[in-house]
Amino acid sequence: MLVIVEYIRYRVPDGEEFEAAYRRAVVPLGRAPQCLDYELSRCVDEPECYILRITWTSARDHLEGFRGSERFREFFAEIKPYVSNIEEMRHYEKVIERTEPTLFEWAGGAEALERLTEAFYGRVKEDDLVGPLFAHMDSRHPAYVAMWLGEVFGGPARYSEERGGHSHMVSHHLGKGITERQRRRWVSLLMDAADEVGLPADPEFRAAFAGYVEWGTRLAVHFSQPGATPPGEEPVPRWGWGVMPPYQP
Ligand code: HEM
Repeated sequence: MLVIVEYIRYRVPDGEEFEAAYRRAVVPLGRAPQCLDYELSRCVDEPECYILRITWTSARDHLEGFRGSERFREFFAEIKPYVSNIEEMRHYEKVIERTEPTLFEWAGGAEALERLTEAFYGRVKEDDLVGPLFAHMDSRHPAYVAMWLGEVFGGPARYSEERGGHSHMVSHHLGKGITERQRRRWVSLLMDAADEVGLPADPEFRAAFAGYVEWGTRLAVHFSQPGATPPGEEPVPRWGWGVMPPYQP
């Protein structure tokens, strides 16, 4: 998955109505899973000029996912009157940007995550509360979950490319009826395994890691309940450092 930035430049004499239309349009845009970020800026030197920047999970997700969705129809209904004011609308690839290591890199890459999931499922199998859920687990399961975590934490998109992506992952949890106690145990065993294999223990990394694990396990519980409706095809989520960037003296 290659994140892509779309720039749309407008020249609009009546900025007030245009901005009001965009305030409404960004509601469905912001809800679209393909849209990672957006920003509308007005030119200080030439106030008729605006630039809209949208970061998409990929050009394909934008053109095939978003454009075909109900969110796009809602978005477009608001901004349709301004289509003729567009001076440029193109996709750009980032060439240089301020970067920080991904959580994947900070964790130690694919190898570290594989060590983590091996140790983790070793503990899971022995556990009285969550063990039975994994009684028929494929022996490659730890490797698949490591692939998933790698992709979520900013590594290569291997789970999407080799394992069927988001919907495939969710499908494994459907109907499992995971309880809150089981979720808590799962989290606690994962944290124990993180210590066992020596994942970085700095507060910033562990806070980001725990943040994803809390979020992800709660979703797993949600989708495992009877009658839960699986989500449509969505990109694998990407998790970053959040509020606290890595501490680099
Ligand atoms: C952040 C949270 C979670 C992540 C990232 C995760 C990840 C995954 C992935 C990637 C798979 C599919 C593996 C494949 O491609 O074959 C899977 C399957 C599964 N997960 Fe999770 N999971 C999470 C939470 C949970 C929780 C809380 C439970 C239960 C306590 C759970 C129980 C299961 C079970 C039972 C399967 C199917 C195993 C089998 O093949 O029999 N998961 N999980």
